[in-house]
Amino acid sequence: MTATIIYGNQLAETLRVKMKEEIVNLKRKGIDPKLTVVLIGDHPASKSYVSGKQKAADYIGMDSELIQLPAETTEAELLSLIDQLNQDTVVDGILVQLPLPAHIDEQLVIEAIRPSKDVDGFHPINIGKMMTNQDTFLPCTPYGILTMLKLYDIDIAGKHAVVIGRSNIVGKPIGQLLLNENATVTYCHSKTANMKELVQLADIVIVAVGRARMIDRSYIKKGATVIDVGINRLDDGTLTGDVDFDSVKEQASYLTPVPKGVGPMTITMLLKNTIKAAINHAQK
Ligand SMILES: Nc1nc(=O)c2c([nH]1)NC[C@@H]1CN(c3ccc(C(=O)N[C@@H](CCC(=O)O)C(=O)O)cc3)C=[N+]21
Repeated sequence: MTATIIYGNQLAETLRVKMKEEIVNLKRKGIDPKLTVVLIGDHPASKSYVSGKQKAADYIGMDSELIQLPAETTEAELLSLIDQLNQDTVVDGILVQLPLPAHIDEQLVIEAIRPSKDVDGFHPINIGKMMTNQDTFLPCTPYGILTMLKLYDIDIAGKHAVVIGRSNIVGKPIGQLLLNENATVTYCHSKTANMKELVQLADIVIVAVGRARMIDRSYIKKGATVIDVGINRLDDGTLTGDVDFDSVKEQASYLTPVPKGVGPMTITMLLKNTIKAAINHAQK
């Protein structure tokens, strides 16, 4: 068996073309979605992600602004900027690129963003709504994964999903979204005793651990769907996932690549959330 490869970049392109039309229609109605991205410091990976977000916004005709501040920016300065963006009626979505420098309390910053502008879906109010299956901004990476599964008609209800990793931005929320879709969900993490046996039971495996090529075919049940969220830069500069792609593709029925898999979908869902924020703001 060779897995069907789910190219997130192709799905993302299709979705972005639709959003481009949607923006034209919204602008006719006087709704002009705007995303503001705040980048503190000059971490090279963060810079490259942020430029990906700007390019995608430009592509669909969405207004976007990048506010770049030095690594020495104080917590108080950042909170005051967020306050200003919260008040600015032109700004629909606020994204503060993570990670932040160590002297800034990330949680405090996340909680300072007005929930109606929290297009990352990281604010506790929005996480609570997600937990209780209410309409909200879903965190972009889990939302992108769910969208990929749905566009490929992959059954979720009644299936066993194993999530490897429990970060607040990927592992925990993707497990919750799959539970909302009626999957049976198991979380594995660094303290899990019998990880391989658990992963071998999975119909859907979400891998978000941050260790290059850690999951090979010996973990995977024949015919499973494997979603690779890892982004590891090897010494030779190439990007690779947490999944050993060549090994797993002989065992899985669906598999996402890295790059061109989950990453482009993450950015697309950010645009989608920003459009949603603008529509919500216009109704107020
Ligand atoms: N507040 C906040 N929100 C985020 O959503 C957020 C963040 N902080 N901090 C960092 C992570 C990471 N992230 C990625 C988005 C797109 C790609 C992406 O498009 N990757 C391309 C390759 C990019 C490359 O070549 O470097 C791909 O997988 O094909 C990757 C990573 C968003 N994040």
